[in-house]
Amino acid sequence: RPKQRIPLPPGPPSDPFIGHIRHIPPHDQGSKFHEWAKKFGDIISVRVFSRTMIVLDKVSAAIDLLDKRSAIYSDRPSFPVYIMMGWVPNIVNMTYGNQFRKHRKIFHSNFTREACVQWRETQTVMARRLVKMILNDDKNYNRYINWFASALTIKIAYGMDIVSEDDEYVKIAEESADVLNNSGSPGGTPIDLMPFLQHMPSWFPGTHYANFARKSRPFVKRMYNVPFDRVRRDMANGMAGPSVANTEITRLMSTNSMTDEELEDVKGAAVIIFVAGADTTWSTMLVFIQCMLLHPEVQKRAQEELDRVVGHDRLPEFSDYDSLPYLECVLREVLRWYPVAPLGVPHRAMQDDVYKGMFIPKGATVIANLRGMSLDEDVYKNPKEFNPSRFMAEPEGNGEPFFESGFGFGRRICPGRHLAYNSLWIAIATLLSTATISKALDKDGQEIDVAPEYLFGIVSRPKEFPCRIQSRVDDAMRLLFPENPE
Ligand code: HEM
Repeated sequence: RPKQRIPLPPGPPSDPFIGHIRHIPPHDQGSKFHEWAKKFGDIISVRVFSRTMIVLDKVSAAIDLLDKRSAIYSDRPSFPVYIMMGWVPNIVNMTYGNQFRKHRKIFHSNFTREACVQWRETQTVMARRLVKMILNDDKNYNRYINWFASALTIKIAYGMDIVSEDDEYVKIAEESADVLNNSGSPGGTPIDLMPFLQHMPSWFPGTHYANFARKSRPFVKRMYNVPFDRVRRDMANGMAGPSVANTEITRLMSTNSMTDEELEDVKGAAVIIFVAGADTTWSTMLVFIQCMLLHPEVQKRAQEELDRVVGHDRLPEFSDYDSLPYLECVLREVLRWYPVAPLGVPHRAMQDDVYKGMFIPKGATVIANLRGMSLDEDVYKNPKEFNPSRFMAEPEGNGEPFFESGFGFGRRICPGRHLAYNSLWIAIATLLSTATISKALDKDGQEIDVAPEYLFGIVSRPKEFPCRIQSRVDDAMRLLFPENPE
């Protein structure tokens, strides 16, 4: 084919047969890819065995390909480990086609910007509970933020209130999160790269993730079935609260032709709200806490804005959003400064393509390097610096664009982005209006310095760090829960 004479995008030198596998670090691959992109170009190609990976390091390239040519780039590579674990149906790694469109529709009808208004009250109440928990016991702030993200997504998916961390559903959610965190990088394990390994005996080298996947199946099954069965029981008894599962089952029942397959689709969509939404929200909140700790001047300015607009007699509401432009810049900068899904989720080219004189072969894995894009020096001045003012109009700021790419591109763009953004906004607004985040003190009363360190998986988050979060208003508890200030 003539296209084969067109060169692949450039890339670093590789080894025969294995390709770049020795050169790709196990962690923080986004930074490595960005380093290569600076040297070889905004689009690079790397090879792992026979698999070609195209890495896009510029937002404009991702928009040109993943958005404008979405008819070609909306597929996913297959992740056999996930399928072996039983994460099906699962929109995140579903191939592009009819079932994908059905799942996407479920997410779309529940999570457009307009549809998200229905979740605001729940988000506000949960944000206040979060702040109450932290103010009562700030040493465990990380646990409470994890609770906030899990309980919120479970509530929205299934309508269930998770009041304590010992709740059965939290345990199930933790088990399944554990499974995900230990299942290797999606598409990057030896099983993904050499699928025949899944059929080899467990002692065979390279089969670790296949064995792990088989052992994990019961946990994943519980995550799919237990909360979903509970919603169906509650619906039958007239006890079910509003939720995505409730809405979608009701919609199916109204057609009088509900099939098991359709019910499985709703079950799969509900579980993915938690799987895709909890870890990402938790991790972004931790990045926010870290940024406030390291930049007290930013925190002070956001608090001054909150005091001016909201005052001390009430707490922030979504209706205050437009009056708090600096707070918006703080959240936008958190999302840019450390995108918690640094490589997004890989796309797959469905046919041969040529872009700016470079060949992208059918079947190539196409990675949007969100980490690299967030550090683009052509767009962001001193990109490693945390500076919310960069988005403000000149002369106050640099008039730089918001970093929307943290939620991906094209027909695969994160369908939970409005929900996630709102959850984060109300949580940080409530926290900053009632509390101050600062460095923890050691036993001699000296501040403990924090050097940012991260855990890497498909989602990356700061390693736990010591931190002090203390009330800054009189009687915060009465403000948070007037009916039950204890
Ligand atoms: C700060 C929070 C979040 C971040 C940073 C984030 C980021 C992302 C990214 C980068 C992708 C891949 C997009 C692509 O392939 O181009 C994605 C996909 C996805 N996200 Fe999110 N997300 C967040 C929260 C949520 C929430 C709350 C939900 C649930 C409602 C959600 C549901 C999904 C789903 C279902 C997909 C797969 C979409 C598909 O394959 O078509 N996400 N997200």
